[in-house]
Amino acid sequence: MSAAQGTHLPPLLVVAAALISADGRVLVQQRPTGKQHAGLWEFPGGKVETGEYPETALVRELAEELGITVARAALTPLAFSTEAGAGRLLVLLLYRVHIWSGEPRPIEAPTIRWVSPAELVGLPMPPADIPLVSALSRAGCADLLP
Ligand SMILES: Nc1nc2c([nH]c(=O)n2[C@@H]2O[C@H](COP(=O)(O)OP(=O)(O)OP(=O)(O)O)[C@@H](O)[C@H]2O)c(=O)[nH]1
Repeated sequence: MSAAQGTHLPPLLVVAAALISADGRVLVQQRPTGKQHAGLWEFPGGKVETGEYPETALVRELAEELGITVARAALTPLAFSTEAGAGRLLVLLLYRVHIWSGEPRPIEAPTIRWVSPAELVGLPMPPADIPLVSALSRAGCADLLP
């Protein structure tokens, strides 16, 4: 790739989870007021800290945001996307999660929802989520269950 095609932006690594319920629905949460993309729906997750494994970061974020415990072995890579903007190249890694302990509750987000793949397609989400939603809808959430 030539320099003209490069973004010249530092990468920002973000991990996110598709929590899939036994009836094939996926959990989304609303971004809080005051944050980038406030009010839009997103997959729970967050930034990977320096020196942190992405999977460790996701386990940490799921405990902080939803109060659930997830084993690293319960995370399966599902899809990723990239988005240049706001002075960085966002690299968003989506893992599927089908086993956790605890009842997910909105600790940092104003609201959480369990939605079907069809409902997910109609939700307002950040641009980087669009390819992730396509990957989930193509597969069908229920087909991603073990
Ligand atoms: N968690 C999450 N972040 C997403 C998604 N899609 C997307 O573009 N992002 C972006 O990825 C970045 C993650 O930021 P965050 O605010 O959730 O992460 P964090 O909790 O570690 O950040 P903070 O504590 O610094 O606010 C934001 O720029 C956010 O807009 C998504 O589906 N889930």
